[in-house]
Amino acid sequence: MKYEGLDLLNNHFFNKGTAFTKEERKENHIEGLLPPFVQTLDQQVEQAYENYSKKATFLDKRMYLMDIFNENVTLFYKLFSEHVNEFMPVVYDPTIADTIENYSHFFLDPQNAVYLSIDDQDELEASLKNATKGRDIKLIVVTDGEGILGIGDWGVQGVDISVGKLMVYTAAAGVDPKSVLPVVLDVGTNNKELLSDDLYMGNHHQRVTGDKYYAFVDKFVQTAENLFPNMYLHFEDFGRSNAANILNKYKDDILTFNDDIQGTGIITLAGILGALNISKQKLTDQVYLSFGAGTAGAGITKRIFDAMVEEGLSEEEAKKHFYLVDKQGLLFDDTEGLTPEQKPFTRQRSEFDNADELTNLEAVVKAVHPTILVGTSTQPGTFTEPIIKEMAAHTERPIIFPLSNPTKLAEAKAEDLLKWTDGKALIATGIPVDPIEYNGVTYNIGQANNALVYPGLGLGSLAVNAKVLSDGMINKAAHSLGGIVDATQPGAAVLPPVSKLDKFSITVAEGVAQQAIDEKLTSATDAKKAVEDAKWEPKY
Ligand SMILES: NC(=O)c1ccc[n+]([C@@H]2O[C@H](COP(=O)([O-])OP(=O)(O)OC[C@H]3O[C@@H](n4cnc5c(N)ncnc54)[C@H](O)[C@@H]3O)[C@@H](O)[C@H]2O)c1
Ligand SMILES: O=C(O)C[C@H](O)C(=O)O
Ligand SMILES: [Mn+2]
Repeated sequence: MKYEGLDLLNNHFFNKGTAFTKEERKENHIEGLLPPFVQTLDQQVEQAYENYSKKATFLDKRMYLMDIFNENVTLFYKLFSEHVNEFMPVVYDPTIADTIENYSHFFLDPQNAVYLSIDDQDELEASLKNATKGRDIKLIVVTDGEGILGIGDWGVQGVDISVGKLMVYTAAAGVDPKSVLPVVLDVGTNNKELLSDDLYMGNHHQRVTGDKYYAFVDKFVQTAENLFPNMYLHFEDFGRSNAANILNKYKDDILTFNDDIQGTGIITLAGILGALNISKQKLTDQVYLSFGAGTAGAGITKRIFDAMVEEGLSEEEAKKHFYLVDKQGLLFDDTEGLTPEQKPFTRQRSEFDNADELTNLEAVVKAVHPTILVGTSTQPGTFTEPIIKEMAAHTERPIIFPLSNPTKLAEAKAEDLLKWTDGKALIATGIPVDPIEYNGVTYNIGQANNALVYPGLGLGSLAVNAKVLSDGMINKAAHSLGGIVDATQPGAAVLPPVSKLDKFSITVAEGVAQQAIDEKLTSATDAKKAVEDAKWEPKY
């Protein structure tokens, strides 16, 4: 499609702003609509960064960046790519949590998102077409807003997680921003604060559940698949009772990915492998404790379990290495309210003399002596000093990952974990943490956030047009992050730094693409070339 005049200046995919040359201004009938001096993209970046730096808070900085995105996508991504480390916490988690909580009050621009209402299902197809006119959509991030990070149900306001995740896909892996679509399924909300807010922009009713809900999700999936064949469909922040059901329903037929289950599983396995590389221990010798065994917790557990089986343990042997703790305490086979994903990893009461006392994390840590403790509980401060000291008393290098997001929900602060273990803990957090000085050593803290892997995984799968996302491709992604950190350095991080996100996303993409080729899930033959060809770059 060819745009000119104000239509061109108002189209953020094609707008170059002050970088339109004299000839382009004439040709497109925008002469006189911009100041005469023609800027380069680098000058625009310099100017925008200067303004960005003057904003006082992360929220102000994010809003400023969103204005740039809304005006000029190329400039936004060039700027982002030059300041990845600095911008990640502003564009994405944790600042995105504030914009989601206040979406209806801050509302500025839909940012290319499509809002699909369960009350207007006859408009669904037209809405998808309206949102994408003339664009070839390859990648959708969809949420229903029920389980946003650890902050719960934010209804239609959850759309910002779809917007933010897609921005990271492009900044990290170079997915073409014209080929992506953020989607929110508005099925209502159970958030009382939103329901009683006149300015709330979503459907003012309780969530629709059960068959009606699943039929709506299916209508969306089938319509999107029809309109955009071979797209990569990324599900984000669905509620605990739906996330795994939806993934299981579609994963064998279409190119589908659940970030909270699979993405988090990959990055946590990668972090654990990085930690074991530092401690020189074996995965199959570890005792794993999942605290908060919901969507992410159970997804991670399954991934670590699969890795133990790949390393030679029988399924029966591998299961003995896992303990799940949720609201009920240690999960036993007779515990009420188990989810299907928890059931394979429950224990028997007969294994313990004091089974009835194992109702809290501290008692369980005392009883099972975990060597790995992963928190996805949404409960801040629950990795307390006595618990961590008890854990450290029974293992040389405790692996401790407080992964709950955003910052205010983390199970512990990295600094405290180092202090309580005298620098022995091998740590990764869900949100970025600055390096920590402790006893003369600088500790770099890895960020176990799925953002470190989902961009590469998506680009790799799309580059070769893979039929489905296989376990092999997922496993390959987890093993692609090794070897980047120098494990011999004191205070080395368990994962590579976010500052290298763009580089290692390509490593992940190439590995995943190669795996798809090896598994005959594509007709492509050259993984490296396919990834190179698929990669978009911000330039005029
Ligand atoms: N770092 C990452 O990449 C990443 C990825 C996904 C999720 N997360 C974080 O993990 C957290 C959980 O997300 P989710 O999607 O799995 O949510 P979820 O609701 O599916 O799971 C949370 C689980 O914690 C349990 N829980 C609640 N209170 C508890 C308590 N007091 N003690 C023990 N367990 C308790 C819940 O019963 C539930 O099973 C969120 O904070 C999210 O931000 C991080
Ligand atoms: O969004 C994030 O920062 C990671 C993860 O998907 C989450 O739900 O917390
Ligand atoms: Mn998520």
